[in-house]
Amino acid sequence: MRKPIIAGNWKMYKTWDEAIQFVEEVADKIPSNDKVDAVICATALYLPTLVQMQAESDLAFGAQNMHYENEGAFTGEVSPTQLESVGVDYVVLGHSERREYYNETDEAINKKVAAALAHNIVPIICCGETLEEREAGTTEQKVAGQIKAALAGFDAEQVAHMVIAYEPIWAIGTGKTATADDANQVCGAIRAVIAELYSAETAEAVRIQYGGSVKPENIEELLTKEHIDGALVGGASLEPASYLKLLEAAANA
Ligand SMILES: O=C(CO)COP(=O)(O)O
Repeated sequence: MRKPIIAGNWKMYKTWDEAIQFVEEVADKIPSNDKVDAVICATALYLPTLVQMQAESDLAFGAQNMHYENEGAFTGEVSPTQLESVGVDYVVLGHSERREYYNETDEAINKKVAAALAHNIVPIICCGETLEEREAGTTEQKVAGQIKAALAGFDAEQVAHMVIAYEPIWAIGTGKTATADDANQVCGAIRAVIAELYSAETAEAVRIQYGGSVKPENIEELLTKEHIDGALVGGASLEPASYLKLLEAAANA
């Protein structure tokens, strides 16, 4: 069985004091990482301190984006070398907000995945369709294209350790969740793409999260589904109580 992974994506929320208070509040309540991988993806600005604060705990941290070059004249960017040097374990890549507002392309995401692996950072690779694409019936085609592009050039062993997040764009921050069955169907289609590109074993190993208005009220049902191995959570990861409920649901799934 695949270990569930719950990743909070704080996006551009929380002041420094709020971030510290959150981590202090959840610190001794994180379920064991035998049962669930608990991750918080915070602004890069806070990551070194948060990582140090939690060095002994089962709470891991991720960045929300990074450049694919190790260093260089890229004003305002954060590199994989820098993230690795402060002990960051995960990075969210290709989030729909980055694709939409910062023109992130499939090619750039593919380079970022390579950079993450080269620095021992687990990539959480996001994909998902717009409402128009869903209504036009092209969801699986869109998501398959994004996944094939992101994974181009990697071998089965590398892919088996990646995390994929299926986030339908129309469900992000809207309160509209895909039904658990619809989410499972697309996560299953992603797994089928990986089986076709690599092998059935690789597809069985890779963890696929659902994201989009995940809350304590709907997490349990989502996690009963065969192909859903966790969640990438925005709004409901901002409050300690709701984040902990998500972790508990995953630890008991
Ligand atoms: O974009 C998301 C996580 O990356 C989902 O955000 P919400 O959980 O706020 O819908």
